[in-house]
Amino acid sequence: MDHTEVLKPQTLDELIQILHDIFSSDKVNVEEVQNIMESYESNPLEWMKYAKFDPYRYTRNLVDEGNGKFNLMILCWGEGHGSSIHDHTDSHCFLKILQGNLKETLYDWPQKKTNGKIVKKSEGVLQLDQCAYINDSIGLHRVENTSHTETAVSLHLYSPPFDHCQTFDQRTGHKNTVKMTFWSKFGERTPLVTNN
Ligand SMILES: N[C@@H](CS(=O)O)C(=O)O
Ligand SMILES: [Fe+2]
Repeated sequence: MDHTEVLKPQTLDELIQILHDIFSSDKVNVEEVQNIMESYESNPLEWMKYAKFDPYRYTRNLVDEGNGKFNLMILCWGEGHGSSIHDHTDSHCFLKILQGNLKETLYDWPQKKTNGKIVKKSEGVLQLDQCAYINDSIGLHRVENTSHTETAVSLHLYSPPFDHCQTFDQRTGHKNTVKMTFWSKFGERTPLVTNN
């Protein structure tokens, strides 16, 4: 059923319920997911229990495991925090702003003709409630909170879920596989010993 197209989620819980419905079918309609995520109006009271910051780098906080079909998480970006250039492990990636702004820079994959050097394609600043989308065929990206005074919070949906990605050195194109961890799960700080 495509009723989801016109349904505006009134709360984060409602958004999660709609996402469960959408992803229970095998085909993902990227535009539909993007529209639904965009139409939820961020209400900090609904997500603050997941928003846990670290002074040194952005945190990843698991909100929902989407019946195994997707991972929904809240990322908290302190002033000046950013990710390195990375891919998304053949998954769909939706990124919605819940607070502040984030700069997204898109890059091509490393190419022989540029000696591995990674070429920047475009950049843009994502505003409150906007939802961006990327996958590996679109390219690589880096996300940054460029503000020196404001934190930023974003809601990410990855389908299928993944726990590692590749990061790239812009000048050489050299890549590293990195394991991605959760700072918290379902509002509880992840124990340091298990770390996931
Ligand atoms: N894809 C990154 C966040 S971002 O920079 O898009 C992550 O899941 O940690
Ligand atoms: Fe990303």
